Amino acid sequence: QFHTIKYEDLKWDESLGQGSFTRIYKGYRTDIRDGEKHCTEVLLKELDACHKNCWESFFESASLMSQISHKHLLLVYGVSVHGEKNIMVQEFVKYGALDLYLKRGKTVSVSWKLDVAKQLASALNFLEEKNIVHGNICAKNLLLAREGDSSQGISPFIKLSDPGISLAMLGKHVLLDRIPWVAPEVLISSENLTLECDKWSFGATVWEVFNNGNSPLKGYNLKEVPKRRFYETFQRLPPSQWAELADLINHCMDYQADFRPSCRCIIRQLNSLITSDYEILHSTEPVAQ
Ligand SMILES: N#Cc1ccc(Nc2nc(N)cc(-n3ccc(CO)n3)n2)cc1
Repeated sequence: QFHTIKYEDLKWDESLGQGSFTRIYKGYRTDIRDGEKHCTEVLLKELDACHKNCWESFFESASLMSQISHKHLLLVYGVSVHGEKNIMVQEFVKYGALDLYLKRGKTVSVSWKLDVAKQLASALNFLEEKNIVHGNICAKNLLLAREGDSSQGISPFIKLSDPGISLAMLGKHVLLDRIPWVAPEVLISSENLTLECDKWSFGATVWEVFNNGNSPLKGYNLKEVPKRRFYETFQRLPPSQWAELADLINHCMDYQADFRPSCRCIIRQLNSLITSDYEILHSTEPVAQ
């Protein structure tokens, strides 16, 4: 299952914002190991008080992440329960969520973005080999552990966060909010949540990274055009000028789940993308209309 951590071993520091159903805080965890007292910097993810099967799913997500270990998967130390409070204790990842990092206008190179895509693909490949569905791949669930420095050729380092409350538990409106990350078939029924759904989300996430964290469906967020129409009319995200990248994204976001590429195929295609000529020709991506 997972490790339970004593509430009194935790100390809260500043609030770092909130996800859906959760609030996150910087914090510290003291624990005694081989007779020494250690104080570790942690991320405390508090689940909003909600009905029972919500926290079961929250803990399922924590136990999923603590049962497997991979360099690009977030380390979850355990969970702590204190009265109404359910807290997931995670390793503190230095630069936080990638969507906010990109939105803060940090200019990053094309090869920086490609490194992020490759690292996410290797995390997904690891999950695919273990037949584990993540279910919530998106830039806000990618955490930046190392900024990297394009000029020094130091690559970034990302960690995939826990999936949070499973899609099966979420209401329709939350699923609609996850368009275009959630695969179309999952909108029809969460029973359709398979490994292929993570490929679709991967495509949407790569699009996000190459569009500096811009929201993929600006025009659709308005009321008159419900986001559902995007799927009902088999729309695609605005294509990157980099044809090979646009092809990979569209191949991952195929409306036919079994036409989506395997992770090995995704990795092969990413490795075959030559940044050099592209980087010289187009330094910026088109902003989504
Ligand atoms: N300013 C700032 C700042 C904020 C957060 C971190 N660190 C961190 N560590 C984690 N383990 C998880 C997260 N998350 C952030 C969103 C989510 C939603 O999933 N997680 N952030 C570092 C700096």
